[in-house]
Amino acid sequence: MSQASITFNNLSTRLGNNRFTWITAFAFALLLRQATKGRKPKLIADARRVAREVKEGELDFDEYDVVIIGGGTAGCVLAARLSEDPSLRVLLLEAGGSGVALRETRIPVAYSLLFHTKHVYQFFTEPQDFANGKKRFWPRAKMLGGCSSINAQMAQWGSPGDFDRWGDIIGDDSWKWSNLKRYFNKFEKYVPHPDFPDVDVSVKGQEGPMKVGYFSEVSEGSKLFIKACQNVGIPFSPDFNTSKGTLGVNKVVVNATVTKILTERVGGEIRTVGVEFAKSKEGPRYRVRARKEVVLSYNAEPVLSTHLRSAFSPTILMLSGIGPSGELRKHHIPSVLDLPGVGDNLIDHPVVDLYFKNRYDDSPKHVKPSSLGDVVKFVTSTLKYFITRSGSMATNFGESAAFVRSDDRALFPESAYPEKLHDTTSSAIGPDLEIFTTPMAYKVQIYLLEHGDFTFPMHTFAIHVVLLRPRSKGTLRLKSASPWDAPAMNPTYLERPEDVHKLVRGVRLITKIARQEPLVQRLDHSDKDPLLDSDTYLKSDKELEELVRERLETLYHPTSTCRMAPLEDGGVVDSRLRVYGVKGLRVCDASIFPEIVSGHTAAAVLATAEHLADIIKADLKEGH
Ligand SMILES: Cc1cc2nc3c(=O)[nH]c(=O)nc-3n(C[C@H](O)[C@H](O)[C@H](O)COP(=O)(O)OP(=O)(O)OC[C@H]3O[C@@H](n4cnc5c(N)ncnc54)[C@H](O)[C@@H]3O)c2cc1C
Repeated sequence: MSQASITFNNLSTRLGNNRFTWITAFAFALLLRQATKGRKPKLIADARRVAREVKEGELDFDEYDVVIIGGGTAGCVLAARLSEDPSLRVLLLEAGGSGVALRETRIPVAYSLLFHTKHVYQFFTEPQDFANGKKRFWPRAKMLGGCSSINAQMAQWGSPGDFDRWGDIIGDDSWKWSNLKRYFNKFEKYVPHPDFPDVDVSVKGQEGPMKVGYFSEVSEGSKLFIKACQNVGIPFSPDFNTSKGTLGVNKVVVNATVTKILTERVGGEIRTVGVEFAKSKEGPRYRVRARKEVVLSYNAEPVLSTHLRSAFSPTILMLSGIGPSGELRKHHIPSVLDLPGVGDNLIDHPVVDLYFKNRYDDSPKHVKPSSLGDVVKFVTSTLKYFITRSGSMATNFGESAAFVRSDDRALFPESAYPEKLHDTTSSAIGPDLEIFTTPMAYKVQIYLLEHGDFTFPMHTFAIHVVLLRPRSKGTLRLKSASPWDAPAMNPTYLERPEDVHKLVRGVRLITKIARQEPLVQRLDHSDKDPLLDSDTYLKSDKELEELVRERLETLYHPTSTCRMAPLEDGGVVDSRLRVYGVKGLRVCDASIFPEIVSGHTAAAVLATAEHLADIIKADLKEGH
């Protein structure tokens, strides 16, 4: 049950363990700097090399066949696949810079160190009325690779039933698991691991560009968690990701924030002609023409610009005059097309974290050094990671996980949990709760500190519960007509009471697992520090409901604001991911998910991009 981890960035060969001795702190720091220096990929940072500055009335733009907005998880896959055809001119516009040039994206455990830097948009939701009124922090990457460059590398495909529902919703079997699973295999190169011999390698992708496997360092606590889960009645699964449950690369431009999609009306038809982009709010505007396609490839998740501002796929659509006409009128944006579903259905995975004291002083607490000893550990373990790919920096953080159903009577007996909760799972084998572990606590709102800011004064071990199929849904709306302003993001967490009740069941299960052999031996429940959950098992349901409302945070998975669904059901794109009513414009990112998947979202984004690449190639061949 230990998680397979995706190597979204680079995975090198493992070398043996090394020991180092150091002469001076200076030599030490210098060596670290050299050893971990980021790579300088060949990217275009000067917009004049791909486009012309917009001059009043000028219509002679540089032309590309396909222009992709956003070099994130989906955008990179799509650009790479379309570029396999050397006859296609593909332009990828990315608001941020290189991801691999940053050493924090290449150390598995270090991603949260980027949360409060210029490489990440530090967004906040609107105040959450049903979760004690607080705004929630929503960090999103602004760099090539997108959120894959700052994520926890937990590789989960989701439940097969999730995709069967996608196919049913849009009325196209190609989105069902029986077909879509080949796109999961297409991006995957599974790397077998001797500790996990029960994984059926024959159902794994062998030739994809992304290595998937059990690479990370797993803490002792997470290993014991797996045994404790079995002891409370959760069956072991060796693998979650099964049916059972450049010739053509043209240009990658960085520091290019798209401000608008350019359309024209020819007869009764609205056509996309190109995009406008800029390096900064005050800087010159550039335009390129798209001969065939423009693909929006940045998520329902906040996207980007400079100065901590944002747009989203739905935001850029609305800024370009495509969206609910009332919203457009409010901000005096000339309407190109009234498309009511744009920005609706915002859904996210809420998570509640519980913290326990680690009896042993072996958590990777030094990732965020708070003492000289931590600094020394940080430097040695970072260097060790870059040389041996092992050690405490090699944990991907989300080390092990269990998927359960909140109506599983073996775990939640009727006598203790009489309430029948609405079933939101996608099938009889689909889960609605995930319990996962991290080798230390990292996310707690204290004073004004946010995710990754606060260092616990003791060694900790954390267990988290995620609501995988929430009923509460919210909206994304514009706050102004400026592409440099953040939109209003309101996931309306916990609006539906059953969402709270399911999370309470999850919290109860965590307290049980934490007191279960053999995990209980690693945790010190006698420490009554108020930061810890040593006595949370004693709380009443009412107290746990309050804990859930107070502690709820994002698992960073917002989706579905440009849903693939019939137009009359609030859909924004059809089954070929074409925006209804606009020719030559598609969306490809987590915003098209008809429903959120019951697993982490990156793999489903990758499979979506792989599928769309084939769709576009087929459409171009047929001359659509
Ligand atoms: C901290 C964190 C941890 C996570 N952990 C996991 C995990 O362990 N496992 C998992 O499966 N998923 C995880 N996720 C979620 C997963 O990474 C995302 O769902 C996925 O990467 C989203 O892909 P995307 O292509 O839709 O968007 P992104 O990858 O976010 O890409 C969007 C891109 O668009 C660019 N962009 C935005 N606006 C513009 C514009 N106007 N002009 C030009 N470019 C623009 C951005 O700079 C960015 O590069 C995590 C996410 C976060 C933030």
